[in-house]
Amino acid sequence: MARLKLEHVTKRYEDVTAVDDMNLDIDDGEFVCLVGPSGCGKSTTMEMVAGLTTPSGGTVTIGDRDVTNLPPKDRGVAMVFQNIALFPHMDVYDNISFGLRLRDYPREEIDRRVEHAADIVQLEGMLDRMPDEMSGGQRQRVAIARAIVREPDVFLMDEPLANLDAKLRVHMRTELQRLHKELDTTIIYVTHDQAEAMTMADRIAVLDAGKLQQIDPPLVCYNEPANLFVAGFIGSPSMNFVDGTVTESGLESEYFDLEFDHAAFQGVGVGDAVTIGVRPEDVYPASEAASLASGSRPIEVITDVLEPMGDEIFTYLLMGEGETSMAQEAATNDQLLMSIDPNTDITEDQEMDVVLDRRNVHLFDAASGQALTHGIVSPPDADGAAGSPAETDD
Ligand SMILES: Nc1ncnc2c1ncn2[C@@H]1O[C@H](COP(=O)(O)OP(=O)(O)OP(=O)(O)O)[C@@H](O)[C@H]1O
Repeated sequence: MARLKLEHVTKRYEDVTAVDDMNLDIDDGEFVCLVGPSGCGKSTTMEMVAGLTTPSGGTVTIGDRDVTNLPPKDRGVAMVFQNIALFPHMDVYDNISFGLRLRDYPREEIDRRVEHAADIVQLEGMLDRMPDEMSGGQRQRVAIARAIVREPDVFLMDEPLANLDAKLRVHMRTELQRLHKELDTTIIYVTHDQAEAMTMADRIAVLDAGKLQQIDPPLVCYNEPANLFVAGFIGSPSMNFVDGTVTESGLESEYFDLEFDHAAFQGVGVGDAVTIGVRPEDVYPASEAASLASGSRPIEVITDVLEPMGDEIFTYLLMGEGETSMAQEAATNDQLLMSIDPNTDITEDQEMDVVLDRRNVHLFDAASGQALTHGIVSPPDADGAAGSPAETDD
């Protein structure tokens, strides 16, 4: 295992900058997930670490070695890809040991490593099976074992579970966490699956258009997104975003106001255009969360589409003359998405008042998209004491 550093790493392809001045400092034994929309540069980043693509600029360091110009085989990294390419005519033992045999490792050493790897991925007893006698999950474990026997300093995994069905993915997720714990090795893992990133990663690196937007533990990315991009990307369904303006008494938007002392936040001034961000689980029916309503006029809404999900109901709320938009799309200025308890008595086309949990209301600079604050405190209460965060009713 080893520390991995990318310093000012850039990759240009003619008119595309696939990776733009990337700085990453990944600790020994850390599990980092790279996430971001299609084409944001995740695979290119991995390829530059693996040595499959040469950076246009910057340096890649593994441990204390500058590997920027080393061939893949000398870097001490092993990759596991989405498309498992096992040799169909070889049994599991031969598949796992292929790379070692190619390098003429002594037989006893090969046996020792294969047994150890098979033990870790729980394939003992299956070493003489052929690939077509195994399930998709078992084949993926063979691919992982093939990486383990190389005893790499760094594992690179590019959507290794993408081709597996939903149930198997969840199972393999647990296996990978166990693997990480046992090997105590550095893992860089690309995924499109937020649940994978949230549950497995020590830190999530969020990329957009080749640029690193934020690298932080999963809950920090979720609760304290650095900017509008991260706020909209992390979390499903997405955060609600509403345009607003800072006023003397707080902020106003087309359909609601929130009172707060803007002087409490650096970089926020009267007249500033802001984007108000609030997650669906921080929107409550006013009747259920009376204490949250203090200091803010309830928002009058009409319920639109309801999506019962089993453990919650996603409820699309129209503010003012809001028009129905596609369900699951990020909410617009006229629409709020609320996630509520499945036992709540609610119907479509119902008029109701909702309130926001201001402790979890985010403000972003509308122009730059940078976060200004996460959570806005209550206004002074009747006694003039500084307000403390409101208590929820639940
Ligand atoms: N060999 C190449 N030649 C030209 N452009 C490339 C090449 N490889 C990647 N790109 C471009 O670089 C950008 C980043 O691609 P990359 O494959 O790293 O994205 P990604 O985040 O892994 O995407 P996905 O999630 O779809 O796999 C894209 O715009 C892509 O079209």
